[in-house]
Amino acid sequence: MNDANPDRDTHNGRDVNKGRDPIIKFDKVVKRFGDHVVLDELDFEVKRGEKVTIIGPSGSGKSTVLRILMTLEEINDGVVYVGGQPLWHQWRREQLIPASEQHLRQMRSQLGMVFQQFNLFPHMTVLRNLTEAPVQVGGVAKAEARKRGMELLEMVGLADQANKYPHQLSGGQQQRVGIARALAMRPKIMLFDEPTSALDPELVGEVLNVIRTLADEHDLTMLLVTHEMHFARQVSDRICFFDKGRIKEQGTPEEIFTAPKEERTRAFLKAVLDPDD
Ligand SMILES: Nc1ncnc2c1ncn2[C@@H]1O[C@H](COP(=O)(O)OP(=O)(O)OP(=O)(O)O)[C@@H](O)[C@H]1O
Repeated sequence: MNDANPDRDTHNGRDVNKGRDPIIKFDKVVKRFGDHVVLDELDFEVKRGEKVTIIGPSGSGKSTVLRILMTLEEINDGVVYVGGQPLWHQWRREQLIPASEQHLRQMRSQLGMVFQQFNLFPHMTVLRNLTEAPVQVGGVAKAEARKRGMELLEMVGLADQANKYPHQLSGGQQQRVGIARALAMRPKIMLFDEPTSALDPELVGEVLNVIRTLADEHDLTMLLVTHEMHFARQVSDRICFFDKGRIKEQGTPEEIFTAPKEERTRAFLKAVLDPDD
């Protein structure tokens, strides 16, 4: 299946697609590193409120998609749209021209990203990690940012750790702070780049639980890259299998995990789900 049916009903109990425009759209996007083509005229869409997981072999371009959206990587060709606006371009006299720094900053503020390595500020308390960007970049009053920060810490179950420093927390707790921090700027879209792969196995569950709650209780758009297939199956409305910088196959978790159509998808899933076979 190459395109999600826009009138599909529900998945995981959520009405995800009905009548909604794509909030993310990659239109024939090319990304190269030197001669290495990482995204090969990629067409890809995520609808407003949809939870989409990208899976695929190492090097297939999964993280690059997230990094492009976060404006951490430029594109070589094509157009990326966020909320209907070009991300890496601006309109001038009906022509697309390269985006200004100001445009990039404004577009970026619609997205929050959770990184594999947490990326917390080590010299700031947990609460300050959450208030810094809203106060310094978003112009939010300190008291308001602290109130919102405490609400987010409450949500990820860490309100009692507000005055600690990151190194005093476990990896799982640090990543829960990472999630709260990404939410602090009130993004419309949350990106997760292998959020549990740097964690000891016993700490994975607490982080996945927080992400699952976010997915179930909020109308956020979520785009995830994860190797946790069981989790991907539970949390996603749609799974995209990437291979060599393109979408090889996409569909509901049921379609992808129980009846993949492409041989490449079958082989990949077999390798990750039954590694000892
Ligand atoms: N800054 C860079 N310079 C050169 N090559 C890069 C750079 N970033 C990524 N690449 C290459 O681009 C390809 C795609 O990388 P990407 O991180 O998107 O893959 P991925 O599908 O997320 O893989 P993994 O599952 O291993 O994280 C890889 O071959 C990688 O080596």
